[in-house]
Amino acid sequence: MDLSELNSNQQKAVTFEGKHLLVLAGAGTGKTKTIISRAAYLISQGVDPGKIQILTFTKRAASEIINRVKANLDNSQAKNLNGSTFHSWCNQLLTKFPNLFGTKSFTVIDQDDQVSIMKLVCGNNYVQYEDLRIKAEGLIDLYSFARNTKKSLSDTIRLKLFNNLNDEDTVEKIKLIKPKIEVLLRGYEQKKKERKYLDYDDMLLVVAIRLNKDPEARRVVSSQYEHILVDEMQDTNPLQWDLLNPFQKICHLYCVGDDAQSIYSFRGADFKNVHSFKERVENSEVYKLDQNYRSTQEILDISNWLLEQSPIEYGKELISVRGDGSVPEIINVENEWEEADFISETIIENFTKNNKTYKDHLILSRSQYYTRSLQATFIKNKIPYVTYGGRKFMESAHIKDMVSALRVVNNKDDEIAWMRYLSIWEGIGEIKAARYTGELLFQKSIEDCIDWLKSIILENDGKIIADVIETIAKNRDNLKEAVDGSFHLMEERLAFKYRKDWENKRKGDFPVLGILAKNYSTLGEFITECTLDNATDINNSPVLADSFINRSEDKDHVIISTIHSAKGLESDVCFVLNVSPKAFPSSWTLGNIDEVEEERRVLYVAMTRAKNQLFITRNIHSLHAQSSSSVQNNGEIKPLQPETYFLHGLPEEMVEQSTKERFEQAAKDIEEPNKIDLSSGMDFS
Ligand SMILES: Nc1ncnc2c1ncn2[C@@H]1O[C@H](COP(=O)(O)OP(=O)(O)OP(=O)(O)O)[C@@H](O)[C@H]1O
Repeated sequence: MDLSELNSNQQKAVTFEGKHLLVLAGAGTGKTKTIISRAAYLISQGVDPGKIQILTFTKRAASEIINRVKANLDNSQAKNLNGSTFHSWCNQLLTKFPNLFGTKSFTVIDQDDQVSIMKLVCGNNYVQYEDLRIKAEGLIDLYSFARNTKKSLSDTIRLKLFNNLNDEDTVEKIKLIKPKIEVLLRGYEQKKKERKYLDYDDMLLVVAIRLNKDPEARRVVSSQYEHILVDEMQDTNPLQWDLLNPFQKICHLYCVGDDAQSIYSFRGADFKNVHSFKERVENSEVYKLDQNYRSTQEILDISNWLLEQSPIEYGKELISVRGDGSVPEIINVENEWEEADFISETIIENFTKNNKTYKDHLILSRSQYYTRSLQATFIKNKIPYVTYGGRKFMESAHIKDMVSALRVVNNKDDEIAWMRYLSIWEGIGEIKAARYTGELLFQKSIEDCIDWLKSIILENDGKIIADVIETIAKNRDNLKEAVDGSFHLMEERLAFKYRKDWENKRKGDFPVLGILAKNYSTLGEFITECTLDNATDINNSPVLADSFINRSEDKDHVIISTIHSAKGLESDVCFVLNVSPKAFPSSWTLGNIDEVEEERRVLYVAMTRAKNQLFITRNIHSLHAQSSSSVQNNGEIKPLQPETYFLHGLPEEMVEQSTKERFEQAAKDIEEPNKIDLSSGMDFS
């Protein structure tokens, strides 16, 4: 394998001979390149690719790394290389060793399902205390946060609901509220047990607990892996650490990360974890990389400046290997439409006159919701685009309807899937669905369920309801047929249910589901994999329900991404949207230093995606409103200080500023109406 295109520090990291390594380095310094080269290097040294496991935070990142390793090697040398998310990896282990982990015939459920179960437990109740109201979503959130961070319920409540206050009054309140929450969380656990559900966190916990406590389990699994390569190590939370921990005894851990890019603390990640790598992992070393290959120096200057303003010492100063380029631009706009016009015009100009492709443009926003005017403007201007980070294909309602039918065949005790499936049909409301579900749960097998459905639901769609389930049950070994066949039966009903956007949007998703299904041999595997992460289809292009060109043949498209989904991406031209006071950092985070600093890292991730041109847009009105007040996390109202805005104090020479005036202002009418003469213009002679 050719190592000549790596610099000497990268080479040292790639050819590392010791036991465990953490590569801790800044943005664009080649961490991804290093992990790719490491995998290729190990294979070229004779390591079986099947014994290398790469772990990433998204499926997209995993498949990109795998493809790039393959491109580094000859022929099919890297054929069996594994790359997956933590959840998908645990799922593979659970599927491969169902007895070892005790998870035979369990069904994996997603966040929506978790909330549905919690709703079943709560009934119409929610936890209320003074003006605090916690509904099913909030309860699941607390439950998951506590498990991911390994914090006690009291500490979780304090952190999530009381801004981490520890005064007497708060302690009293927590004492009162905790038992109410505990009862419901225990009810949720009981339901999971009865119905054989595994939520996302269970998958990790089951594997982590077994491997940590059981040497026999470690022995069984150790035959599977020699090297575990972890990307974005700074985003691992205590639960993921627990999962990785037993592997230091079994194989080599090789991790890459950047503490300044840690943006997942809301999921329990703690960037300081990477600092304790050496203490936690015996026989480990930490290497650094310091040269940035992605961006020109001007882009790094503003990114470095942003980090320097932080009270946290990152000790990072990115230096560009590529040298100087153009200065980043701040574009002051009146509103989102003006912002969208500016971006569209710039892209069209680059595409038509400057020899750039659409792919050379990356648009980064805090939320996908904020980009709606932009998306509308792109559609109007026929600019092809895809979105990363919105609602995913498998999370859309019509797909979940069909998957509910697949789920009941996979696990006939799947209560929420029965509820969803039955409610699709005419004449079956929530109450009837609950009654039927109760009966179905008593049946011994799915065949008994089918017979029961045929005998009981005679009215309306009765026969079809059973036929769909029967079709799937008969085609357990041919999943494409199961999907296509059941779609054929359900189409009329679904077309009616989703009549508003059936033809132009939803209908076309079902053939895609069929093609996806073809890749799996068992129903359980298919359902779980799709439930876990489904941002890409088989061609690795995004299949997002809200992307207007999601099945476009044209692969040259602009990417509109949330910043959280933009990890690892890079682009010639980057637009970072709405870096305005109150938006960056969001006024909700003010007063909480940890949250403000996480927001700073989010902006840092966004800025460091740009290779040659960085545009930062901001709203003029919010600049003028700088002195207005803001409502904080704890409900307090405080005047907004200019220095709470991340770009406050930015040295003038670091950016070029322009206020867009080239956009036509909407013509304004005069105040007093004129009189008109309707008898003019006609000559009656
Ligand atoms: N030695 C090198 N020579 C030339 N280009 C390099 C080298 N190392 C990295 N690069 C290029 O620099 C860019 C950034 O590399 P990479 O994505 O691996 O960095 P990273 O540290 O993972 O970045 P981030 O954490 O910001 O996502 C890529 O385009 C990569 O191809």
